[in-house]
Amino acid sequence: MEIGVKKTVFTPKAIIHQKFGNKACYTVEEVKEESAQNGCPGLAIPQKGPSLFRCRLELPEFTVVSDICRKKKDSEQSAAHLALKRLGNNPADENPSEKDPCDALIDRIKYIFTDEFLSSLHPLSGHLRAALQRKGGLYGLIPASVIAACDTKTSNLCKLLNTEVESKPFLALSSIMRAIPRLAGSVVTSKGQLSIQKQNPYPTEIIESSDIQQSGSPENILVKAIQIPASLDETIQPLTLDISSSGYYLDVIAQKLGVTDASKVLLSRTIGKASSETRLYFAASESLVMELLSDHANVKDFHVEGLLNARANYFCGQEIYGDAIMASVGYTWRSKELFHEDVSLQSYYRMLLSKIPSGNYKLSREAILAAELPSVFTTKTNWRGSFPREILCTFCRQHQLSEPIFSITSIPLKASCKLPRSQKKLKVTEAAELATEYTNGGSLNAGGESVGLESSFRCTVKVFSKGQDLIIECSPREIYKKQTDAIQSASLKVLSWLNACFKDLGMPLEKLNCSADALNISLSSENFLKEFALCQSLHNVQQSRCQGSKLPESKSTNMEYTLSGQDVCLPNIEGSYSGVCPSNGSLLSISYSVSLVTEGGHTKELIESKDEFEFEIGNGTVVSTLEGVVTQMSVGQCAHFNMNLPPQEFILAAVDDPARILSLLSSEVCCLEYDVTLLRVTEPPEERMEQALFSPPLSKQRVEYAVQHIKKSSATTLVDFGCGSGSLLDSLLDYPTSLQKIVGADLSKKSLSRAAKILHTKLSTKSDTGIKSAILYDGSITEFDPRLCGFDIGTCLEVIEHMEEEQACLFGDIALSYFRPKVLIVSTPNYEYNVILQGSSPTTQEDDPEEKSQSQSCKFRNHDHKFEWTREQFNHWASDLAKRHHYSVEFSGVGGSGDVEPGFASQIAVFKQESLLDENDLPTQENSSEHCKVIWEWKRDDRSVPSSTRN
Ligand SMILES: C[S@@+](CC[C@H](N)C(=O)[O-])C[C@H]1O[C@@H](n2cnc3c(N)ncnc32)[C@H](O)[C@@H]1O
Ligand SMILES: [Mg+2]
Repeated sequence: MEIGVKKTVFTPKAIIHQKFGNKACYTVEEVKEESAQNGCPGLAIPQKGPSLFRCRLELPEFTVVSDICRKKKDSEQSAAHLALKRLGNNPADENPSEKDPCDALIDRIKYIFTDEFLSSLHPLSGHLRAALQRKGGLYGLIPASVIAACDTKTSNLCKLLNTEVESKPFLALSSIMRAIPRLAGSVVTSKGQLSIQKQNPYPTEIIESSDIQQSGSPENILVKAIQIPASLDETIQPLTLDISSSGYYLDVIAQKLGVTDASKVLLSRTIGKASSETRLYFAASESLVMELLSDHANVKDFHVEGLLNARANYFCGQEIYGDAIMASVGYTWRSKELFHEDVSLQSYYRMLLSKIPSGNYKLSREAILAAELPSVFTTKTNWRGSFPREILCTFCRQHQLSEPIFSITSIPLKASCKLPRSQKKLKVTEAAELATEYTNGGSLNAGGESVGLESSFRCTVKVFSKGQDLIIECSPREIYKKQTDAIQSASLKVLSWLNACFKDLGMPLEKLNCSADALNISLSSENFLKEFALCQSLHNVQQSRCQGSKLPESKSTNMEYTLSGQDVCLPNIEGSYSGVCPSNGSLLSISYSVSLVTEGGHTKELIESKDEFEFEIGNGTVVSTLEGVVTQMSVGQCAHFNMNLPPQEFILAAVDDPARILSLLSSEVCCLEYDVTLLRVTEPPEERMEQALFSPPLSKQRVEYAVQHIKKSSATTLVDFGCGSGSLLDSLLDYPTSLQKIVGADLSKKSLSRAAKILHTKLSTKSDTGIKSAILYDGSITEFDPRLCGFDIGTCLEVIEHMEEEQACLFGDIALSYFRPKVLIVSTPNYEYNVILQGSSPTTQEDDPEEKSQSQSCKFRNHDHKFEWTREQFNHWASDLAKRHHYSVEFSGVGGSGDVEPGFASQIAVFKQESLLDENDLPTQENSSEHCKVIWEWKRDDRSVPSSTRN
């Protein structure tokens, strides 16, 4: 299965976005539809049918409403498609290949100079109207470079005529100028200039119509832009374009570039976001103008004078010569007015940063000096900022590569061999949703949802150049329970490797290949070096470290130490220890500020701060020094520490006024000062911890434990108290047992629905189980129901801690006095084991009571737990219970060992009926009503019988 397209085909929504940007407003509404049962006959819980959607798209001039679609995004595309039709964008029209491109180009230029086109909302018509404001000999003249750059159809035709136009857009001018003689009667050129003009003037009534007249506010428009000198030794400078509202903005740019008028200004493609108007402008030298005007047969002979502007070239992937101006100004599809936006020095550095994977991630989190591209993808829920796949796609776009291709292989779990050994020792944070051979259908995943029944996934990512040469192929061996995890993890591998390359762009080839190998990446080094040749001169991150990057003397006392390769002072931690500490996999919330301080602390400039910043600890989601410091903190404490300067582009991208900071950096010895407060710690989900630390996972071990007892007792009937999503009942069906009837009871309808679907699928496809009937009840297990009585075996796994303590005791009494299964297996977490799971010291429950409530709630394995018992507490409860109801009890557990401190991870009590009580000795249950509701029932003979017929 391949995801991603090799050839970029724009969707209707993408085209609308290009034309209207955020002026296009989509509203999707759900069209409700109740449906039949979701493939699970007999399920008595109303299931929401497949949702249907309708989308309303509002554009500045009109609104359309889509057809009804099954997916939200399809309804948006449908609306966009309708809007494009309304805009007269005939898709067939977009495909010029049927006609001879030369003829098509002539027709297109002819059309551009029609009266009709002048009043349209096309970006190019803005230029045509502005040209009518030009003075003297320039009146009505429009630069050929603008036609090539602002009209996609013209540009595409020029690319068909000469493929080199892609990288040297100015070559399009040659095709346009050569078409002019065939346009006699329609347009003319101005002698010796790369400009075109309509031959016969527009009729006066058109020129005077309100459509054409500009609103002409008297104020000048001031647009901030930046100058990028061709020489790498010269720094980027801000400049302001002073555009009079009635003038032509390209004349202003021409003047800044030191040429006479707009006809000598060349334009790059737009850069940045899809709807961006940011371009690079540069001047055509005299000789280039001459060459473009001459009737060259072979454009390959072109030679361009001037220095290639590496920085400008890097941003747009097109050849740019001499000094360039980067500005965001122009006419758009959105309005007839001139659009403009400031491009600041900061924008420049942010654009530079966004080209590195980690930079892109930092920007997505708006935390340039705190965030770091994580080293592993744990779970979707713990991930903050842009997802790896998204960053990889952006990276490819930014570097003018093709969209990456993701290939998914689905592996039947049975056949999937054991995981590579390295994964068995995963740290908590790395374990996310790796599939294991044990998760055979229906067990709970980290999010508590049921997982795909019989397969797991592996993903290969390929990165190609625009010319479809393979550059990188990453085929991780890990398998995942969810497709998306496989895709995200593989994407992250590629990003991590690219990131390492950007950190050390001069890496010798051998090292490059070696580091790729380690991440299951095969590399075409030739293609790689070709594509990324330019990066080296622009991100020489190591060398561009600020010169003054040395800790100020006064602070670098003998406390200085090295943490993950960075020199820092020992953090100064303030505030009292609250006992709530982060551990691997927990989510932390901090507030922080970073300032640039000069030696002796004379100057202190705040450069980045956040009131609340959340991240997962243990996998490098923040800069290593910061991660090292917060692991030493407890909630409520503050820390201050200094750090050496990161590469300069990081600092410059973070500050509003890079010019000022640059001068500070070049004149003083500086370092960064961090102030951090730890606001909150959220523990990692229980399942993830269990999955990470135990093999087989604890849940699997509990099932196996139950199976052993079933085998020993030859039980034919089983009731699972608090069955949840049916993970136990489902897993039991994979083992040969004597069971004939299985029952589950729970009070979560959502979980029961999931259980019903899973059991239905399994029971109706598996013929080798001896199960004759299965029932799911909706109701509380702390209330009596005669239908739960008298089973051979009862299980109650990881349920009691989800009730208040007295409810748990009540359940114990009801279970052993009324339900009276021959054997009852109860499991619950061993509180003492949390030290190991959470990798930190436990808080004693007898501590200061005020502290207790806060710290305890955080130290439970799961936020839904109302209590967790030590071995002693559990023993006490179970022994007392057994004694009162004529049961024996034995203690055991799974995960860890009973003989080694702190005991098993899950503690288990197995209650056995000592003797069958005489009918008369059984307590009588007044009001013994059947309070549980059958929500699903299945029988071997008649298959599924809708519950409505039997309730
Ligand atoms: C952590 S889940 C365990 C599910 C299942 N036993 C397992 O091991 O996968 C706890 C379950 O207990 C259920 N539960 C809590 N209190 C209950 C009650 N009073 N009656 C029935 N079910 C209850 C919850 O709805 C939830 O599904
Ligand atoms: Mg639990």
